Amino acid sequence: MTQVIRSSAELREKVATWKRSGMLVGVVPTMGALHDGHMSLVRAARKQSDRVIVTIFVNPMQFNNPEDLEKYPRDETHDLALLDEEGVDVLFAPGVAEVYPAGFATKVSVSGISEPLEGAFRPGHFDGVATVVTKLFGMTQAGRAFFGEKDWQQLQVVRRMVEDLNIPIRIIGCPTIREDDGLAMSSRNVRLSTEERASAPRLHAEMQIAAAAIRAGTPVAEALATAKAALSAAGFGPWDYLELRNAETLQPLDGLSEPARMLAAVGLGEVRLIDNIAV
Ligand SMILES: Nc1ncnc2c1ncn2[C@@H]1O[C@H](COP(=O)(O)OP(=O)(O)OP(=O)(O)O)[C@@H](O)[C@H]1O
Ligand SMILES: CC(C)(CO)[C@@H](O)C(=O)[O-]
Ligand code: BAL
Repeated sequence: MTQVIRSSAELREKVATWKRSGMLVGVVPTMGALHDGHMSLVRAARKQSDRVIVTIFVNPMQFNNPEDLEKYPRDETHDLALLDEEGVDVLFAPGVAEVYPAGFATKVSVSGISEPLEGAFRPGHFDGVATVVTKLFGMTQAGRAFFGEKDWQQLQVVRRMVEDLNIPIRIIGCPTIREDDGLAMSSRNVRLSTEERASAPRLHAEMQIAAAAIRAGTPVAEALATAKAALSAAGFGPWDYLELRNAETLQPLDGLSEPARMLAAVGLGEVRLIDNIAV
């Protein structure tokens, strides 16, 4: 049975008993409303660790939009059943006061890589992510942490932070899990209307077409503009970005001389979709 723990003191005791017997602890940080994307991280953690902790915490500090925070899907009973089926040892689901008690005053801020793309359109978002992830690493004392490539920039921010702060944990990136029609799984997808859900896979499809065109020699700006126009005509918008960037540093690229990643964020109805692919 998956044990639910809400206090960091209790979690620390549990982890200490595991570590005394030499076990390797893996953690999968999430905000809940679990889907197959999350479960792929859980399966990777199960394979590569002796004990697995999944954390569920809808972190207010990383939301820059109160409505998004309020509407974020939450279903702990369903999540717990999924984790139990997958043999997860502990669900750590602290309340806000446990993570941010009165007097809390520290912020972890990763400059450079946090600034463009998501950082530019969600000001303060990555400070919230970096702060809570640092806390979750401290609270779980895990040796490995599993993150999805769906949040590509987040993964690069966390890698930078762990290296810069000498946090003794190995970060493992896991591939994006998609619906059969190509839409990247995301908790926010449940907020798409039937019609929007039907056009949502176009994002990934047009990104793939643009990537193929770039590989075949079409100028980057032209390939991206074609994709944007096709998606805007299909009802996507407003646009935050559709760009080709260096996969690791996220610096702008206008060709394929370096490992490249195409990253997108765009509205569809009330939902903001993000996606990224290797080029
Ligand atoms: N489709 C997916 N494939 C692989 N990993 C994923 C996928 N979706 C989310 N993840 C990963 O799961 C972890 C927790 O993400 P989170 O709880 O924010 O879920 P989410 O579905 O990304 O939600 P949302 O995008 O609505 O915030 C992150 O490391 C994230 O990258
Ligand atoms: C890593 C994370 C759990 C931190 O709140 C969140 O940003 C997410 O779910 O990707
Ligand atoms: N999946 C990244 C967390 C967020 O959107 O706030």
